[in-house]
Amino acid sequence: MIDVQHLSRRYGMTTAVDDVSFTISDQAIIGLLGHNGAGKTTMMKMLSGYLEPSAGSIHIGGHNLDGDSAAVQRGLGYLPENLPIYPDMLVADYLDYAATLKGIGRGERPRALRRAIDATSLGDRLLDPIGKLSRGYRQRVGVAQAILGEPSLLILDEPTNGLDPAQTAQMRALIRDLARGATVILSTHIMQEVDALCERVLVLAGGRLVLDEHLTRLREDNTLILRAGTDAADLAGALGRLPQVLTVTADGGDGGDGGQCFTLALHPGTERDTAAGNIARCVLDSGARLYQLAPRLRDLDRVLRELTAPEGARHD
Ligand SMILES: Nc1ncnc2c1ncn2[C@@H]1O[C@H](COP(=O)(O)OP(=O)(O)OP(=O)(O)O)[C@@H](O)[C@H]1O
Repeated sequence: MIDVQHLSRRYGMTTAVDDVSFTISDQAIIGLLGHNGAGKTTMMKMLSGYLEPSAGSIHIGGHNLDGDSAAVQRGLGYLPENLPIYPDMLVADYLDYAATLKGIGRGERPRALRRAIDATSLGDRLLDPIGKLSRGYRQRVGVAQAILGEPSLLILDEPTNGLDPAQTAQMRALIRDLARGATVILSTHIMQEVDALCERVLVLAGGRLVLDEHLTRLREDNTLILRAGTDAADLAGALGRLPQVLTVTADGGDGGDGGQCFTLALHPGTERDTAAGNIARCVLDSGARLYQLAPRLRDLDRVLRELTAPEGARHD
């Protein structure tokens, strides 16, 4: 559905986005991650047609964004980082204005407005001037204008930026809801945000795409955690002799059932399920009980820190 090829954007001597390619074919919530200055906003502005790429192409739903942008933008909703919201306008008037800008005809407008207002729970704020709303409600107004016309692609630039924990929880619930009918690309530099919402992450560092991975795979590394009974003489030795196992570290008992924990690092490229089968057989053959065998989960914050350099974009 979304096909991005060799996309770059320069601002003078600064390369904000550098030769980025990816495709998104399924309906999902995709996190666009990176430190400040990594190129997220530039990428989102290009995806939503607000900024021309210096090089590369974007196809959305089969349409080329360059040349067919009107068709693409009809099916797209965009929440910019800093929404140009007019403080003196009433919420209702602003949303009506946004619907006009989106080309939603008079006939369909009441239904479109009602849907966006219901989804964002703005019903009792419609007659408030936008400037008097709290940050959370202003953000909801931004989301409401983005979802007018039921777009199949939603691009949300830091949707929870500046929200308090309760507002953040509400916004996340809303995004999950919206994702039932649309692909959502959201940018953030907070890994917990990704953890709470996304199925897949694209990580930018200095404008380059340094990772494109599903979260389940990202969380797992090439290490298994084993908890087994201590009734075998040299279980660690037997495990260490398995061809898939690189190292075995005994981590001590768990204090509960007399079991012993082991961390088993596998050789690079090892098929983890095959290794797990062999490890389980080895434990049972040695006469010990097998209590638990599971992949070790990685700390996502650390993964992001390892992948990204904090400097931001390159200056040539
Ligand atoms: N209009 C502009 N003119 C010149 N340089 C710009 C412009 N907009 C962005 N940049 C530069 O491009 C790089 C990428 O910026 P961008 O705003 O896309 O990053 P970001 O990942 O969204 O950062 P943040 O998390 O701080 O919003 C930065 O080095 C920024 O200074």
